[in-house]
Amino acid sequence: MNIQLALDRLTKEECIDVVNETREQIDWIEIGTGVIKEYGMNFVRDMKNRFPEKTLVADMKTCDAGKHEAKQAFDAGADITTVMAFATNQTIKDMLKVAQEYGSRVMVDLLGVSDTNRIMELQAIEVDLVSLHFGKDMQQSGELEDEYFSILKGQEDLEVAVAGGITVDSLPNVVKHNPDTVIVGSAITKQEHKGKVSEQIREVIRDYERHYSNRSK
Ligand SMILES: O=C(CO)[C@H](O)[C@H](O)COP(=O)(O)O
Repeated sequence: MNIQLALDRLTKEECIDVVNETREQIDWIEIGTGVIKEYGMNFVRDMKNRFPEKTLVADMKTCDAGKHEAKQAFDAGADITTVMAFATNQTIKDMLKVAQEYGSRVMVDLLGVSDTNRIMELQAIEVDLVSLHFGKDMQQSGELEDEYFSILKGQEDLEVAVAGGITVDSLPNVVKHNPDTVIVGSAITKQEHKGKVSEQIREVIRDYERHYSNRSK
């Protein structure tokens, strides 16, 4: 199971520092939407140059003009770019085509999706990577519950990332759903001892994997 570190609401310097502090534990680095809006694609490029061994996710949250935005992300060195699930199929298909040309990937953000038909439509256009996302603003009045995972039940072919206010304490409830990637932001980036928290997160995952290594979704 991968750990994706989400870099949101941070300065450039803070982003670099937190990755340096957690580098041994994390697998994927997400440049958050707000950070991209603040610093642009040059910062995505800079982070890929600094941390070339990590899978770099540009959280573009594209909703239109897919071809152009996918090219922007991949030209800047992103290995994965994101698109909202409510975008048109044409937008997503255009992005998947660009990704194929670059040897890169597209992650479809399922924020707000509650209809399994949309999951089937996404699979029909050959989406293979999605993120179950309990949004920052939704976190003001709730948390990622078990039922949130039901939309993906039985979807063995989809690679799944999960995000939304995940902490060391809530992680056992998340990993039991056996996602491929756990996305953690504030629970690491807003802590004083970031390296230590990332170690605790890795340990919870290791513990789960030791006990349930062959479990399917
Ligand atoms: O995409 C995001 C916000 O739109 C974040 O990356 C995601 O929610 C993870 O961050 P946190 O753990 O702080 O919720």
